Amino acid sequence: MTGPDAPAALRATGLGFRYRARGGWALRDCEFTVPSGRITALVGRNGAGKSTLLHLAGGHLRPGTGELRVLDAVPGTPDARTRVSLLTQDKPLYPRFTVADTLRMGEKLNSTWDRAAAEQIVREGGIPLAARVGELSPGHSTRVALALALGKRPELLLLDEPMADLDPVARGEIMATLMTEAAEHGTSIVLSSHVLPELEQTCDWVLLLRDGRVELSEDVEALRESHAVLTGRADQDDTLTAPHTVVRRRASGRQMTTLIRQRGPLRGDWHVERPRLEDILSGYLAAGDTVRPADAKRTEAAA
Ligand SMILES: Nc1ncnc2c1ncn2[C@@H]1O[C@H](COP(=O)(O)OP(=O)(O)OP(=O)(O)O)[C@@H](O)[C@H]1O
Repeated sequence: MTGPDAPAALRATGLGFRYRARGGWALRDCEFTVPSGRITALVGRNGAGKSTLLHLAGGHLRPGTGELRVLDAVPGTPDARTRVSLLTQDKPLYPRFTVADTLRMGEKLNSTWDRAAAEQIVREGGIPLAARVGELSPGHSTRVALALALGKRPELLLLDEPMADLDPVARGEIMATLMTEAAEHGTSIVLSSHVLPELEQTCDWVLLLRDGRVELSEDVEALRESHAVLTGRADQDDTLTAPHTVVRRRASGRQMTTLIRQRGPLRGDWHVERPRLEDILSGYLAAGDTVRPADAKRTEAAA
């Protein structure tokens, strides 16, 4: 179901999780809603909590605090398992099965199985149906796992770095398949990735984690419209005060390039550009590495 009355793809309230009772929090105080029918980019630095969130959503882990809902269902319950597919990085497939056996198993286990869709993903990769899964390359195994995940015709598809093993042509094909899937069937997709340029054409929602907390959960177009990349003299940096928020500064000699969330008119003499999604995401991901004008002057003096 899509449209205004559709349940949220993911909804978290006070969500927290730690792997060991006395260990650090992998996720903490997470509050967010990802609407249904979106292709969501789940991004964050290594260890930010992306895989943990996807395992919670897939029902492989249970929240330590708060709650998480997938399509209004409790993850891991029979209702959620029918409607949600999760493709994890370890791709659990049976190595002794052939590709054909694997797809047959998908068909047996899922009442909503779409054989044509699953076979097309395998065929596009040039993978023989008679091949043994244990003898496939990592990229081909990814394709078979994706065929299983998509063949189930889930309402919500959760993908943990699905492109990592794929060659550039295969990545393009899989991205196109995902977009078609979302457009034709209204499937909600949440996709974790470190490859920011690939998200630009595909994703229309962003969920950005930092150290286990949610920093952004927002529509991509709204993000582009509310942010600006400013280039100008570094000595006018003090014009960038509240209500604007400086996300990231980068100094090069006397020049400064700054990503801001703009609220209202700007003071100062800045060249203003609307950022690409990649600029915004890389700005937030690197925000801890900000260079301030004082540092820039020191760098200049040392040069
Ligand atoms: N099985 C585990 N046991 C203990 N700690 C874990 C386990 N898996 C992850 N963690 C810890 O939980 C935190 C979040 O890890 P997670 O794998 O969810 O991050 P991630 O954003 O997916 O990282 P990456 O981009 O490197 O895949 C990290 O501090 C990590 O060390």
